[in-house]
Amino acid sequence: MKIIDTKIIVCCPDRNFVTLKLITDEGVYGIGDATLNGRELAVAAYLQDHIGPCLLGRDPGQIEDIWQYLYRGAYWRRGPVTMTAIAAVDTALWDIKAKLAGMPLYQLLGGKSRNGVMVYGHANGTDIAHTADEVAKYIDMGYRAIRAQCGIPGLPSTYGVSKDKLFYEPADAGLPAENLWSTEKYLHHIPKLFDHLRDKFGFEHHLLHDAHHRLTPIEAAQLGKALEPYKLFWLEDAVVADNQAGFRRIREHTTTPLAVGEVFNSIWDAKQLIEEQLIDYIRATVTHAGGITHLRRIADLASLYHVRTGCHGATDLSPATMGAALHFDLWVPNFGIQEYMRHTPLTDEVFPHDYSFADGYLTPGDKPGHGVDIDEKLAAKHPYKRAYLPVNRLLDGTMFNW
Ligand SMILES: O=C(O)C(=O)C[C@H](O)[C@H](O)CO
Ligand SMILES: [Mg+2]
Repeated sequence: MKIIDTKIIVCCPDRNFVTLKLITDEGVYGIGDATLNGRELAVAAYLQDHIGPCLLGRDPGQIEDIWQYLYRGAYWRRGPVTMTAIAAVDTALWDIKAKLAGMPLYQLLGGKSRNGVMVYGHANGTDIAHTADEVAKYIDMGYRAIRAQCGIPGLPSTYGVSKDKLFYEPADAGLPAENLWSTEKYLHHIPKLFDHLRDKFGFEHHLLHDAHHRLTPIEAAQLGKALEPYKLFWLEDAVVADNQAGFRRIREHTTTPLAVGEVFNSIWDAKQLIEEQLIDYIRATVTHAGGITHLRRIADLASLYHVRTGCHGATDLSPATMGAALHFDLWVPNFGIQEYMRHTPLTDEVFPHDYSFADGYLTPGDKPGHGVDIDEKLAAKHPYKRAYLPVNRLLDGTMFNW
């Protein structure tokens, strides 16, 4: 069996997605997500111009060999563009293998370790009362775990708060929006949010929060300590993790569980964090971390150090990533939770999928493969539109992390 064609489909059914379709000479094909929010066309070109020609004629069954060939063969290792492109190929190859076996992908990984995948949804509001109303809606929908984000008094906007509720998408058409940030105002406000939520809803539901890379280790330690009475499931991306040792400082001061890794693209980004048990949850997922083949390696390392998975699942990861991640989640022994930001009905229509939500859990379905396809005709009606994530400045104009 041979790979005979690589199609790269770039479309914008309410937001941009890059999808790889690998076609074999026996008619079986695989689908992989190659979306890198705000840098979509770089990955599309990498696949089209540099990877596609190297795949033609190869045996799609040799997943590991192809992974090593693309990783070692590039000479230039790692990086989000390379690893997203490799991930798309890897996901499509696992899809082909599982389709040929006539099995859902989780069976090839080792079978089910659980009946369903616990997910968390995103509640956000302009102020504390509004956020509480949104949390109530997620509880009514059956969620067992809810991420809560809230507007900060004195800041015109902040990460995670938008007018769209189920389909929150921070990338905007045009050039990057400029947001303003004040750590002092944020640190003052967020404990009040969780105090109110626990007061109103009790402790039955898991609550999570994303600081989106904006604190220093000692500021994160202060926040973690202040949030301890509210028993968060996790505090996410408290600090930029380029310097992995920085997380030691947070750990010295707080027992609030820590999650990080949605921007990681390789095991090397997380090695120290995992081996020194500086985090509790690793957020890497299929599309940005080299596919199922590499994510499995990260999860196996994590399993030795009591670190559990919490795969990124924002709307900029296409349903093809969500499908593949759910098969992974159903198998992975050290599973923690899966993020689930819903896609719009139009995105769902472009990517017909087998996964479904009930009672706070997602299940991947039992179709052979990862269960996600692309309707190319419909995709063609929604062409790419340039869009960027926002940038952030401090109140005095200094460029900061978004
Ligand atoms: O889902 C999350 O936790 C995020 O932080 C979402 C990111 O901002 C988003 O994926 C960026 O493209
Ligand atoms: Mg995040």
